[in-house]
Amino acid sequence: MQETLVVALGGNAILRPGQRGTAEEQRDNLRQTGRQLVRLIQRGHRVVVTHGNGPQVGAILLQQEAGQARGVAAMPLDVCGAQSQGLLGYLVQQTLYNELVRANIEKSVVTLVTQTVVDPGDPAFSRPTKPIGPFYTEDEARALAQRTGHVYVEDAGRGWRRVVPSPDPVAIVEAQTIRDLVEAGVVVIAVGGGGIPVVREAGYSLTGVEAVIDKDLAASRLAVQMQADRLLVLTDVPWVYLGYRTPRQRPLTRVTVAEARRYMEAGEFAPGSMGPKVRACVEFVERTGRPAVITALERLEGAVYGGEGTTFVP
Ligand SMILES: Nc1ncnc2c1ncn2[C@@H]1O[C@H](COP(=O)(O)OP(=O)(O)O)[C@@H](O)[C@H]1O
Ligand SMILES: NC(=O)OP(=O)(O)O
Repeated sequence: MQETLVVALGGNAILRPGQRGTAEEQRDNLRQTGRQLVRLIQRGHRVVVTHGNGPQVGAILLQQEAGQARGVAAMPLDVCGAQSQGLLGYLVQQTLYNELVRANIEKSVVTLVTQTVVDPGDPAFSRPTKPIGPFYTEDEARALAQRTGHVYVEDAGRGWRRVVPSPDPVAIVEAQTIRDLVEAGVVVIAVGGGGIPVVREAGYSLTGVEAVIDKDLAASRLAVQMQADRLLVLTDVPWVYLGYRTPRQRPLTRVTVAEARRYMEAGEFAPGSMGPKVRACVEFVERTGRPAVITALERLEGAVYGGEGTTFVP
């Protein structure tokens, strides 16, 4: 069956641990996933690609600070988010374009600047949790926090990072346009970095707010609004595990949303990493009755055709 797939690319698809983040590194990393996506497109699937932006939007913010020293106006975080959509959208778009050409497939690929509505009353605005940008030592982070007033936290044993508010995505503004494009046969890259966070003002106009939305939760929102056939969340582990990194570790292959909710409540999935991915899948399945999968990047085709990864079912 030919399906409409929302594919959420995890950080490793774009940037690997220890890399500086040059354009070439990011292009090279994307190529592997690009080839798999093109094989799915070749078999008639309609594909929307979403992606994260944590490292990149943090880097763009740092570049603002460097410019300020020369009197260049610094852009706020929502505008930096838009810049990251352009930067990463361009790299994904060009990679897919080139892989489509190699495969002799004539198809348009577009990146859509996407806005995500959030609730201005979301408690996340007074409690920053989303790590962005590079890693620092504890001493560096403390000095930076004192100088800038920004908040830094220890990130999963990997070092210290700046954190910013991460409100829940309420609605993807351009969801219908994305759906129309996909139905017209266009490969769409959208909701990059979870979408640019915006609030609705009186009269329904939109205003950007300073935050970074979780990309997996936003991909799930989009998949619900588009009524996609499947949500595929790609990361660096082949399955979601119970008892992760303990002697009782075991992979979950197929899980109902009721079971997944029980495991979430029991704290099986770390809040800053696997937690939002599982929540994204559970919310998609509950709202659509369709399956969602979490697996490793290189298993994308296996997930679509061979039941690989952790599949969430009603
Ligand atoms: N229960 C779990 N099962 C599998 N992985 C887990 C679990 N809890 C935490 N993780 C971690 O979640 C990571 C994936 O999340 P994250 O690093 O945020 O991914 P990405 O950058 O691809 O979005 C895995 O590398 C793993 O270390
Ligand atoms: N916006 C977002 O969730 O980005 P990362 O996955 O790169 O942190």
